[in-house]
Amino acid sequence: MVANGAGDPVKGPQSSCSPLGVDNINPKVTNAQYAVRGEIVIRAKELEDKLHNGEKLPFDKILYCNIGNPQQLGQHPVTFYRQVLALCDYPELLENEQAKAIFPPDVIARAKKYLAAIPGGTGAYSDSRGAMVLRKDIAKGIEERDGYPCDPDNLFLTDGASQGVHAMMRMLLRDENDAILTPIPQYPLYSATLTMYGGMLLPYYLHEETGWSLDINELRSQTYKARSEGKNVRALVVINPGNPTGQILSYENQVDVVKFCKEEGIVLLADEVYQANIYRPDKTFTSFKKVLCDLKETEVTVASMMSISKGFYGECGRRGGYTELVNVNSDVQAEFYKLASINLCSNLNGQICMALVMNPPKEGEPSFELYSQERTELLASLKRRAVKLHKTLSSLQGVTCTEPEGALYAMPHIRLPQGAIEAAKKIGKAADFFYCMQLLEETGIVTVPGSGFKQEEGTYHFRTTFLVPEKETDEVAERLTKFHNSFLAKYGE
Ligand SMILES: Cc1ncc(COP(=O)(O)O)c(CN[C@@H]2CONC2=O)c1O
Repeated sequence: MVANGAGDPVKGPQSSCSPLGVDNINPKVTNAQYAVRGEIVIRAKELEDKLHNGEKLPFDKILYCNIGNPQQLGQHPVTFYRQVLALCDYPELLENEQAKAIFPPDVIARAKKYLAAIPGGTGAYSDSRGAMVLRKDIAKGIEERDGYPCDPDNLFLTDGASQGVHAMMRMLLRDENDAILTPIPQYPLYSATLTMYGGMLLPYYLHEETGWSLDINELRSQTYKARSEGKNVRALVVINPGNPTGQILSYENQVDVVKFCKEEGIVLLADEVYQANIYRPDKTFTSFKKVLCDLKETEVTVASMMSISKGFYGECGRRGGYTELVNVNSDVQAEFYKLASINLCSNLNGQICMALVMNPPKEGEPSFELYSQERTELLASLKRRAVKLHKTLSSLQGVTCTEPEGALYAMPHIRLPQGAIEAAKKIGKAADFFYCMQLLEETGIVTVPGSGFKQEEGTYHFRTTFLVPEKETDEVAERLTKFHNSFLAKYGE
């Protein structure tokens, strides 16, 4: 029983909290936005239900081009991963003579290695940082990628890279004066978590005219401006390859980024989930971990985030990823460990799949040939689709599109007629949102308006994936072109 100041028992509701209303839940939650699965996707689900109920629409299916979810659009999973996971989830198969005819010997050996080192297998909690046997395999993969040592105890296995970003934001943001340098356009996980954890998004604009390049001077000017306004610039987010913009940073640019972080005492959040999605033959992916080691840099703290959701693996639903902490002292490591412990551990299938991604079959092993063939074909197909989509988008009147160098997206710049801008304003929507909603209603193609990623004032974009199966790309190109031309005709050139 609650008592008031005079000690009298106070009965009845103390605050109108039940039934719960949107006006009395945490405003940091109601203010957070995540356009990748926002209003347009919700409308798409409504239209999909109509189709399922036999209603006639101008299209016969919804094409979800809003999200980098390859297997939703038919991409085949990598056989090696699924075979090892199947044995780990049903160990009885390891004793089954028939199974031995199905699963290659290196798959059986890998499953046995993991199960022998993970007490209780995939059904038990593991160490909150992730099972050591898996962290060791991931560390081995990182060492082979970068050519430098990786301590498994610097690795925290997460339910997707998203969970790693949440953890970093929780650790870094103390109050609303704490600011995080965030690329614009940005992947809205960052703006959403900054809102949720009460920090300030400090924008730095990528330069579209030079291929969405990252300008160090822009970082510096934004940092000094924020500090002059009393803000504490805590960290810099770099997404490389970029989402939604698809650019790949040059090595020199990365060196300048690390030097900037050192000079300004800023933590580097290196989001590298698209590191396997490289389409430009003249460009390669270099991890910020490698750049840091090349520079023999021991002061700049870097948190590198990786995922099993992208690349050629596309195991989005399995929720796997890691955060590697570099140049973080043992006291802070302990705080990260405690934070991970509150969630107990990430799911074991995601952990195992992360280890398989980072430590795949090696040449000469029974599974290598099929694995290598699937990897090569999946990446080649993604590149072909990127080139084709870029060509389609660039052919549209009033549209320019920077060639996607990496990742899974194209981000065309659309010049919208004043009639469309006015029509959007009338319903209180951004003009590119209006365009994307009309595109959905007339073609079933789901995209994300540039306003959902933030963009330079007065410009309009939308983001689409290039994940539609190759046999459907011509039809999508036709639908998109027809819609675009009719939209321009309707709202004025
Ligand atoms: C840059 C970036 N970082 C992190 C994540 C989170 O990945 P996890 O699945 O590992 O949590 C994504 C997901 N990409 C979103 C999801 O699909 N389309 C997108 O733009 C991403 O694009």
